[in-house]
Amino acid sequence: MRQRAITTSGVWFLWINLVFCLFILGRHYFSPIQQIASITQSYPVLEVLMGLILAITSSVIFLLRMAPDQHAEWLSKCLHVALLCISALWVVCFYIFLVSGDSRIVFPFAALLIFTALISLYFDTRVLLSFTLPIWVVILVCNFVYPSDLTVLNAVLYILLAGLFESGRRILCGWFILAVRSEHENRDLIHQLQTLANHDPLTGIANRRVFHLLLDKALQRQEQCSTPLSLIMLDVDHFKKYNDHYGHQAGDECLIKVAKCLEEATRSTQDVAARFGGEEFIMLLPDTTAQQAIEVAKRIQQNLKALEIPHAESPVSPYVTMCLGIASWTPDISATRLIAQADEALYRAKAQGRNQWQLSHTEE
Ligand SMILES: Nc1nc2c(ncn2[C@@H]2O[C@H](COP(=O)(O)OP(=O)(O)OP(=O)(O)O)[C@@H](O)[C@H]2O)c(=O)[nH]1
Repeated sequence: MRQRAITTSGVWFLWINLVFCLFILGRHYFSPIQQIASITQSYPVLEVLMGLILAITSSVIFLLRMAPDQHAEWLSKCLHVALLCISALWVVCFYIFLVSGDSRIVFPFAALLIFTALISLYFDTRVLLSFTLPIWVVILVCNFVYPSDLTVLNAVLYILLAGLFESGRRILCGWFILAVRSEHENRDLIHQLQTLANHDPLTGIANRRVFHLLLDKALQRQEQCSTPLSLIMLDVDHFKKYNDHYGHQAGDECLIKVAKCLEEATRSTQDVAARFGGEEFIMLLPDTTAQQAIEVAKRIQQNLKALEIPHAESPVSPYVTMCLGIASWTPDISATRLIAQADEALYRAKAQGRNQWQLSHTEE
């Protein structure tokens, strides 16, 4: 967040430095000669200093505009180094003004620079202080080393400005922290809502709503490139008896294990295992032929068998088993029809003794 903020408002601050630089250069040409006569001797040095600031600011602005990722870490580091250099150059510039007795420009100018730095860099105390501290120090020291009629007044003004700067920094920092905190909270909230909207709260796998969305999307893709696609509908055998025998809590744990087993049987990130409702599950297998779907179904049966979840009341096995119905997409078939075909195969698996898979009749 800080990184993003610095590369965004840093550009504005670089433009400010650039404009100030042009002002210093222009001042020499547009001010009455006597007003700046005292610094005429040092003018070539000032020209070099302003030239350097112009070169640094314009190159960093160019870099920030051209970078593919404007919030990259290296860019914010580069900006930080550039600001340090610019600060050092301003320090020398102000020193020249002060020793030349041209202090009238230094205080308002330094104050402007310090307060614009506060506006653009307040969220990063390290960068803000590394830019402003050298400027604070040089004007403070010069005010006493090269006293003028206004030394005391300047000192009071200096303390007043420092107080304003620090209180302003604290207020702005407070707002920044508040904004960052609420952005994090909002992000967490969106993540929680997405999880609730897309996942089954018990098993953690996709819910029926997401399954339908993903199936519709997959079928839209099928219209363009007719790759195979299969569905497997699954139902835990005699789950009511399991619940009645072991209790609802154990039933929930059993469903969680079954869901995990389905997820482990998927092969690619495209495959989706979802809870369809109650003890019914469904799997979407894009790029999968009926034959490959049979392999997945066999793998699920093996994985479930390996889990050995006891089911004392099941007439088909001492362990929890499942019925599986497989259907494969054929051109012009709707999502509802495809699900109905998988469901029909599932009911045939139940009718033929459970603990088995069956292929939809259209595949045979
Ligand atoms: N523990 C638990 N049980 C559930 C949940 N959702 C549905 N059930 C139970 O699942 C059982 C489903 O019963 P049936 O539809 O008769 O299915 P079945 O007993 O498996 O019979 P067949 O499907 O014919 O093998 C019911 O007892 C439901 O209460 C759940 O989230 N947790």
